Amino acid sequence: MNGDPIIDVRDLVVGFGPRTVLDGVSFDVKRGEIFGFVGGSGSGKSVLLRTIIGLIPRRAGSIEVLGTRLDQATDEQRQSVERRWGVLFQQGALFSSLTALQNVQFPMREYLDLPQRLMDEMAAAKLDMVGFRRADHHKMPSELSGGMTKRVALARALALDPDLVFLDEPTSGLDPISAGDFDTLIRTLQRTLGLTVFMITHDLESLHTIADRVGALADGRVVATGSIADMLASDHPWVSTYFRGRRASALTSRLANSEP
Ligand SMILES: Nc1ncnc2c1ncn2[C@@H]1O[C@H](COP(=O)(O)OP(=O)(O)OP(=O)(O)O)[C@@H](O)[C@H]1O
Repeated sequence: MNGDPIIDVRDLVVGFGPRTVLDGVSFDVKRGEIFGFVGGSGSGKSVLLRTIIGLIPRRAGSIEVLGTRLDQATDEQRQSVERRWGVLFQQGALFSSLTALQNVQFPMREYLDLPQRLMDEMAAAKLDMVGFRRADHHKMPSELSGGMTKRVALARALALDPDLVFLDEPTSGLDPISAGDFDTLIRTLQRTLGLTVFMITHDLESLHTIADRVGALADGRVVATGSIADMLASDHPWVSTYFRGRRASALTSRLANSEP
């Protein structure tokens, strides 16, 4: 981890009609880290992710990703940055009329000009990487379990060998064992591929086990950033309730007891 910022967001304001959802959000994500983003339901985490990747317009502030100011970029500059990130949306968001393999190929078709056989091999290799069985490659999304859907969505996010991945609630809807397996997969891929990861989550266990740093969103702003220890020391009411509340204490003692 060499510490230069891969995402740098300053004073970001985003709203819908009269409602301001993000009211001066600032934070950065450093190269090679897993940055976990938390916040109450409806606090604007998904809006933030969607604004960074250009799906929602901002009202003010700057967004720099992979060294490019996206709020000032030409279409061409934006496309060349987009080509270097992958996104796993909440619920996976697979194309329902495409097989698992075809879903992973989708970004390859969009950005690369390669023979079909090569794309078949590349997509199969991505699915292998996320532990998705070859026997299931030609299944339709409706035939996949929640955990399988997340794996295909992750393989699709990795299709173009990105430097950066955005994960929106990667473990939501998974049982605790599958969620733990998925956390391990994210950590392993991040280390082996040298990825930077921006991850929105409600999952305290994910934050404890894989996040290098955490950011907390409340009242339209980032009210705390740092390690879990920094979160535990924060006196912001939402942050302290979340990280020091009853669920958090139960988890902390379970993790402490499971240590070798
Ligand atoms: N396209 C939109 N038009 C109007 N309001 C929107 C739109 N998208 C999001 N919002 C509002 O912005 C607020 C933040 O939504 P967002 O989905 O970012 O919350 P969140 O923090 O991701 O919540 P959760 O943890 O429940 O997924 C909500 O009040 C939501 O209703």
